[in-house]
Amino acid sequence: MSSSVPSSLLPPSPAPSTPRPGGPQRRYKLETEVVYTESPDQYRSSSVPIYQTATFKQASGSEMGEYDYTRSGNPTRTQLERHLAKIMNASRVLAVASGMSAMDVIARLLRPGDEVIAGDDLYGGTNRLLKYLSTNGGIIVHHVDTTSISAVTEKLNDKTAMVLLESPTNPLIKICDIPTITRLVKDTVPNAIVAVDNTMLSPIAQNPLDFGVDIVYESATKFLSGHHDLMAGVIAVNDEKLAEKLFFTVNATGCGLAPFDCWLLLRGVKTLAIRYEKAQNNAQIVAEYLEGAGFKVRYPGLESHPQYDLHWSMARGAGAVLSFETGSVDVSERIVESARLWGISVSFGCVNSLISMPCKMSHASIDPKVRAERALPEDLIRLCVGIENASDLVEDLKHALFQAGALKTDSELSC
Ligand SMILES: Cc1ncc(COP(=O)(O)O)c(C=O)c1O
Ligand SMILES: N[C@@H](CCSC[C@H](N)C(=O)O)C(=O)O
Repeated sequence: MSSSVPSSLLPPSPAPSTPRPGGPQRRYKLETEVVYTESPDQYRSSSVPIYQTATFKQASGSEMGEYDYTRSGNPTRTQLERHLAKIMNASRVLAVASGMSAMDVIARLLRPGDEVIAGDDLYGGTNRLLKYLSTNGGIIVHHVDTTSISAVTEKLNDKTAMVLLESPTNPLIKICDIPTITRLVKDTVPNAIVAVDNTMLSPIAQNPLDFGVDIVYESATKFLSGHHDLMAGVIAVNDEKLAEKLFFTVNATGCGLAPFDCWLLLRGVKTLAIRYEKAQNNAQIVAEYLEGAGFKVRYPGLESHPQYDLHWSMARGAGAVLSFETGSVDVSERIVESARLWGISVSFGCVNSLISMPCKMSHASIDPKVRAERALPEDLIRLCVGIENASDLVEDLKHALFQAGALKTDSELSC
């Protein structure tokens, strides 16, 4: 799998797709692109080989070949990165050890005194890293309601170095206007970086690079891999200078994804479209059931979602994560503990359905006082819908609601 051209200069795998050599260059639909890979393997292997090696021997002592050391580059990682670049509409993707590792690489672009604007609802681990940087790294972080353009505008100034967005947010499923915020930032502080955490939707449903943002990153632990059997993060960009800066950090800190995990992630990505579609259809059914039962449900597939139109102007799907309130922490706890099919677990984007209470689990690292200030309901239940049979999921949930006393009878719908 050697090539005299450095992997970073090679096109994605391939862009646009060219299954017939010499045939017309065309871009296939995403469902096709996720499964179609081309690799320059010497034996034309269908599955990209795992180069389980730390080092690569060189032909001479003075000229280094394309690969020398897996921390700096590995052919399995290269194939994964090129494949992801194709489906994320990026010129370059970097695969790293976890979603937080991706965020860490991005955060190392910041310098003391820089200001960051981030959401007031965001993944607990991201909040924790930003808090660490503001306490120890001299970074000033403003958490604002990113659904409000004026709230973002108010904090923008010439010290703003980064605007960090999630849409939908985890766990309140708030939607922000990524194109408008990006234009606003570029017009006001052209050098500021707009970075979007696209974990909640995956490239199947949303491609923020198409809206002009600088960096898209995802926890590939979630939808991209889909089976909760690996940790990974991906960073996608369209600017080669920015890519080189980010790659410098990946190489310097040694957080590049290991060959076996690259292989496993590449295998997972191939079923992304089909897994995502099934999970999303299930999520819509579950969301409609809960709303019909009288709960306050947050899901962009429901017309009651306050930013329904905005969401559908940016995204091709509603995702498979929803949250709802019960009015009581005790009731929520009983619901979570009464579910059978829904595993009590953090994370999402897995083939299995999961149930959790963010304030006690994924967002427990946010100070309870801060959670209250940001109006994160302590009784919030988050459902991460998998690919099981939808009726089985609804039945199990109905049973749990009934057991917990949230439904008076298993047929009567009141909370
Ligand atoms: C929205 C979001 N971004 C980033 C992360 C971090 O990803 P990882 O767990 O792979 O480090 C998570 C979850 O952990 C998440 O939910
Ligand atoms: N103990 C972990 C919790 C991880 S939460 C994972 C995921 N992003 C989610 O939202 O469920 C930690 O402290 O990071």
